[in-house]
Amino acid sequence: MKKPVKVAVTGAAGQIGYALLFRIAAGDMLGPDQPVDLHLLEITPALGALEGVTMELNDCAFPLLNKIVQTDDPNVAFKDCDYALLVGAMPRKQGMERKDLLSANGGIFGPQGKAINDHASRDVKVLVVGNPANTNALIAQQNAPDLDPKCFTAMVRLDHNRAMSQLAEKTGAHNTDIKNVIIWGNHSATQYPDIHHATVKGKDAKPQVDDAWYTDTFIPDVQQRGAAIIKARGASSAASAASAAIDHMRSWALGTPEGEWVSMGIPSEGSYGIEPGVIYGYPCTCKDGKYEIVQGLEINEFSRGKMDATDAELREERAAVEHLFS
Ligand SMILES: NC(=O)c1ccc[n+]([C@@H]2O[C@H](COP(=O)([O-])OP(=O)(O)OC[C@H]3O[C@@H](n4cnc5c(N)ncnc54)[C@H](O)[C@@H]3O)[C@@H](O)[C@H]2O)c1
Ligand SMILES: O=C(O)C[C@H](O)C(=O)O
Repeated sequence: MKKPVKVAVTGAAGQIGYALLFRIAAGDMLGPDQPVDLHLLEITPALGALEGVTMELNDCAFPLLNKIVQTDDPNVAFKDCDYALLVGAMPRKQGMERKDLLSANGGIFGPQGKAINDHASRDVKVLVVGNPANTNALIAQQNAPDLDPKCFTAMVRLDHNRAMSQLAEKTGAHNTDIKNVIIWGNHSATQYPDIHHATVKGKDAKPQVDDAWYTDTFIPDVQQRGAAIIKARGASSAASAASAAIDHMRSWALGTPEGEWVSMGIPSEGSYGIEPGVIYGYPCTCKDGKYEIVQGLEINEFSRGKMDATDAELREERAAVEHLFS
């Protein structure tokens, strides 16, 4: 049996936390031979609820669950952690955009970034889920000057999975027949779900759907799927968000299959003409615990416009939170 790794999860008593922790403990994220210590962070008033979640985790008698730490102190939660899933943040309500949460949530991620900087493993893998995820990831990263900036990522995998599912439904294929969709940019209504490089059953996807469906149905539906869930459920997505977080971390830790990529929000170094520094959704392959951007994809004029629009929004969000950088 391998040595246990430490996985920190914030907002552990929340909706997503409840759908996430049991799957991590069951081995869905890091594999069936990897024991885990769970470090669960909550705000002080939620520690009672967190105790209840911990009781349930214990009651599952998971073979891979080695130890649980419950705390309201980020310095304890992130101590020596190898993985950190930053979920704890307020969700939006109907009628809001995710960036409307910046003033409520932005302040959470500076102190957490600093605690990660001071206490986590030097090659910690951080995934920010709390919205607006890309810019919150940037705030955390900017408060962790001693760590490689590439340790900090944001979740666009839910959008990626939504795009796969919608393309599968349209083409009468199964999700497993869909490869290499891309979510470029922000986890927001400006994200660009791109199928120009995707395949369905090994054949180019784009010629298999009509242009009007792509531009007038597929793109807006993927962009607005979060809002549609809030409208239908009366609460933002939780189980699908947790599942995407598991997928993101599993790909990063265990790798992507040969010839396939996934979408990850990662720090731009200028690839594809994107503003350096912003946390931008890119197609990535993963190997040996590292991710790399898929380079050299042809970008047509339509895609260029959409990629630049979501870049512009991320630059605006960055300008609004620069005072939270250390
Ligand atoms: N990136 C994505 O694709 C995606 C998808 C779904 C939801 N989200 C976002 O994830 C976040 C969480 O959603 P949820 O439905 O679980 O919300 P929730 O309100 O059910 O749970 C949030 C939890 O975070 C806790 N929390 C608040 N501040 C904290 C802090 N400083 N430290 C630790 N814990 C803290 C709260 O006490 C609460 O238990 C929201 O911001 C939501 O918008 C992102
Ligand atoms: O839409 C939201 O606010 C929640 C989440 O970001 C989602 O995409 O489902």
